[in-house]
Amino acid sequence: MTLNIFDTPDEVVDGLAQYFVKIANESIAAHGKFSVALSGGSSPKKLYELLASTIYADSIDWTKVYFFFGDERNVPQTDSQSNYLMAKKALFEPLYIDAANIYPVDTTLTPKEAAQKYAETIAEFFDDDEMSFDLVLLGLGDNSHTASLFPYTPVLHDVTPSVKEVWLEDQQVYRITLNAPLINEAKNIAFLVYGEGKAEAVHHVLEDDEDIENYPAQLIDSITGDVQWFLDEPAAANLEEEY
Ligand SMILES: O=C1O[C@H](COP(=O)(O)O)[C@@H](O)[C@H](O)[C@H]1O
Repeated sequence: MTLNIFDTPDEVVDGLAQYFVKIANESIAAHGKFSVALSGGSSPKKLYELLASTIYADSIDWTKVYFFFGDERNVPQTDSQSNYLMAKKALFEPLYIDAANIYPVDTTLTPKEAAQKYAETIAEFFDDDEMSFDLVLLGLGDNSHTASLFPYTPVLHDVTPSVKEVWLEDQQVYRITLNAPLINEAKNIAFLVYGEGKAEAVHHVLEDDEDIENYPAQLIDSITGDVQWFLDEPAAANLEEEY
């Protein structure tokens, strides 16, 4: 695990953008393409907009980039809650990404069918190779969830790589998520976390004793690669150790 701590959210996002460009270009040089699972929610929008800006747009051959989603809300792709819609507006449209390079979750299906189909889609993409994304981007909820691995949900106990539907009792909604074993197959994993509202969760996940029911992001631990945390000072404020 590596912690990268910056003063401001803009600096965090720029640090992660540079890391994204580096991993993308190394992956393309090594095996001709770059597969990335995007995070959703509010934090990554700034990252996607920066990658699509004139600062970084020409730094990557986007025709060789294949986009997946680490999690998705069970809503139509036109819904304001859709992770796909956010990425489409912030990243895909500004960069004119070919639809063939984008793998959204099919939310017209039932949640269970959507999850099963997405697992098949990922398996087909990797063909006979391991289902190992070059990069998985993640966020951290203030309740210590990541992707849609929420506290006290059955998916936390999965032991084989897959995609699952997750019922959120308090919100009465389904989400679809890569499970932790699949995320952990990734060659590289990066968390983007900023804002003081995340400080308690960052402390719990990184420094508390293992308690995956309450702090599901503790499940994330790349098997072969590295886990990079990109934090701003307020999000890192409750860390007790020196990093
Ligand atoms: O719901 C979600 O939240 C987490 C954290 O999101 P944020 O809005 O607090 O930054 C994110 O990792 C996940 O992809 C998203 O669907």
